Amino acid sequence: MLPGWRGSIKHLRFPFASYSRPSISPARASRLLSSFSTMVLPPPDPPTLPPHILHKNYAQAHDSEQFGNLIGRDLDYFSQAGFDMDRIQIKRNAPVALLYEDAIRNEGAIISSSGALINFSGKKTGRSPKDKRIVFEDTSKNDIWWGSVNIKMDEHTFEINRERAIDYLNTRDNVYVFDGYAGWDPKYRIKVRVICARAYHALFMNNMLIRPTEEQLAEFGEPDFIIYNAGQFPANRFTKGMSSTTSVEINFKRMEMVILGTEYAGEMKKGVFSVMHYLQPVKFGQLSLHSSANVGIENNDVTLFFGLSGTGKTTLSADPNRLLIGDDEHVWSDSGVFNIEGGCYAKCINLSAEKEPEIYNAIRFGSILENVVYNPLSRFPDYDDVSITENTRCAYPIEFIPNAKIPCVVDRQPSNIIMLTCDAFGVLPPVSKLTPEQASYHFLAGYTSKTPGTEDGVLEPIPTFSTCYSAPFIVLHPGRYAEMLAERMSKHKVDCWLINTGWTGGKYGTGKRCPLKYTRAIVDAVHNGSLAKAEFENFGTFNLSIPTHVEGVPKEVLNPHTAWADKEAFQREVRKLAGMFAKAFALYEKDVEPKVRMAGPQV
Ligand SMILES: Nc1ncnc2c1ncn2[C@@H]1O[C@H](COP(=O)(O)OP(=O)(O)O)[C@@H](O)[C@H]1O
Ligand SMILES: C=C(OP(=O)(O)O)C(=O)O
Ligand SMILES: [Mn+2]
Repeated sequence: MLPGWRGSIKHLRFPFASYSRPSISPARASRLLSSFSTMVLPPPDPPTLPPHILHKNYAQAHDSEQFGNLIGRDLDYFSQAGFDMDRIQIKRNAPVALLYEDAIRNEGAIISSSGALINFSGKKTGRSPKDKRIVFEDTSKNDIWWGSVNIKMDEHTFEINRERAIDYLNTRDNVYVFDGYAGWDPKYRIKVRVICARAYHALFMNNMLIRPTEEQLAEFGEPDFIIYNAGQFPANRFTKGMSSTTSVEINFKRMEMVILGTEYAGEMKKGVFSVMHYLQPVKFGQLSLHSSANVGIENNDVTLFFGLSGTGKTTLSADPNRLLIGDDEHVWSDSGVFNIEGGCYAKCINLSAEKEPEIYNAIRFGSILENVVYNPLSRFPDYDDVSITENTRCAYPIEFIPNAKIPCVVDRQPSNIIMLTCDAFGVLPPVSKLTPEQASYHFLAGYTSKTPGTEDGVLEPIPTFSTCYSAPFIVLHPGRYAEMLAERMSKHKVDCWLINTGWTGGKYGTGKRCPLKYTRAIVDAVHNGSLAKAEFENFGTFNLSIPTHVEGVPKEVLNPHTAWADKEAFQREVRKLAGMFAKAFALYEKDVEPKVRMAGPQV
């Protein structure tokens, strides 16, 4: 017999005398007893126990049924959903500290010097767009744009994968549930439930969804959308319709998402975006956008920044002069703008306190650092080390940004739209003003570059036409989003700017990425109104209006024609890019008015 063990379970009850337990099954009782034994051994004398053991909530904290009041109807819900409630422990909306402990104990996570949790996502360190599918079913099939992006999956295959995910989750000792909201405007929000096997994933969604209050959690009820994340377990390649061991799929009839074979956490947040990209226009008549948003502290003017991954939505929307509404996913509604998410997901590559102080300082207790290399002695993250991936990330609750606008919703219509593009050719000017027709044209074309790392297999900037600046997440025909956008822009007289955060003055030769300080100066000029009043000159083939002067930006940078030393090479690149636009836009030509078609570059 072990020392201190007095052979009677009466002693086990001692520290929790004031806590009355609900009746439990024999299987659960024996599990509880075995976990308690580590706690009470050896308990020679109660007063010498560490204080937290004496705390009456200790028993509660170790009884997973108590997290977020997961009782009664919730237990039935999970049993009916196929979860083996006699075997697994469900930790619902567990405290951040507990998720840290579990991630450290079970997943090899560590705490960074500033208190963030450093986690690793395994083999996949970016999204897997080729393995993302949408279920072909009656309720949504006529709305979905079955273009090159949305791959069909049949309902039966979805069931097989869903069952596989639940079977896997049933083999885990801990299953984490996070219940939260997507959408800050109560009129248009949905309830999302994440069910996953890693504490890291639960903490990620704790940060990225809107965290419910205790009261909201108590009356949460049935979710509107569920994510089953069994990413540690592969899909079966021999299942019909499967092409690899990775599978990310959304079923709009069941309102469920299943993830197998990838532990990249970004799949979950972008899954929620895909759902909102469908629901908002189709069910609520509102416009969902892959954009960041902020609002002026003095003027209350709202700006939306559109852009594909890596173009600067997160970086540029964190601005000391403005309140941050959100960094990635928004809805432009009839009554204003609201963020879909409760947190931000910033890139950490080459992050510095000098260049991006708001983001740098948001990396602290509660934040998740993903795939970031750290110094084993000091636990300092090394943001310049890309040996795991270039797509190193940090996910933090939006309130970690000092200037966050909480709740993340404004009852004002936008004043400015900034379309961010990362031009790898160095042809597009750092800023130009778009006419309404050019805005529609560029929104549909969605020209930019894919930055390394965000998608599996992208190793250097690749020019791409990502329609609506959100091709990987698009659900409906692009024309539907574009039409709503044009309507809203004209109704509210919104100014539109095209900002190239990519290469200026040519990728080859003298060209380099537009320094962040210049882009910030341009954004400041949009916000202080000086850019709207500037003098403009015409930029040839693309027919864009370039300002001749922007405070804080060298004149020669503003016009690519001057920026390029080799004028012939410049003309060649201009023609090449214009040709690429024409080819890409052919897909939408028949859906737009001639004046929009004519608003593109003339080859
Ligand atoms: N001129 C620039 N404008 C914006 N970001 C820049 C610029 N130059 C370099 N960067 C870097 O590019 C990345 C932009 O990424 P991010 O803001 O996360 O994009 P998104 O949110 O659109 O995916 C950041 O790492 C930022 O430091
Ligand atoms: C998380 C992503 O978003 P972004 O890079 O736009 O921040 C992504 O595209 O995977
Ligand atoms: Mn971002």
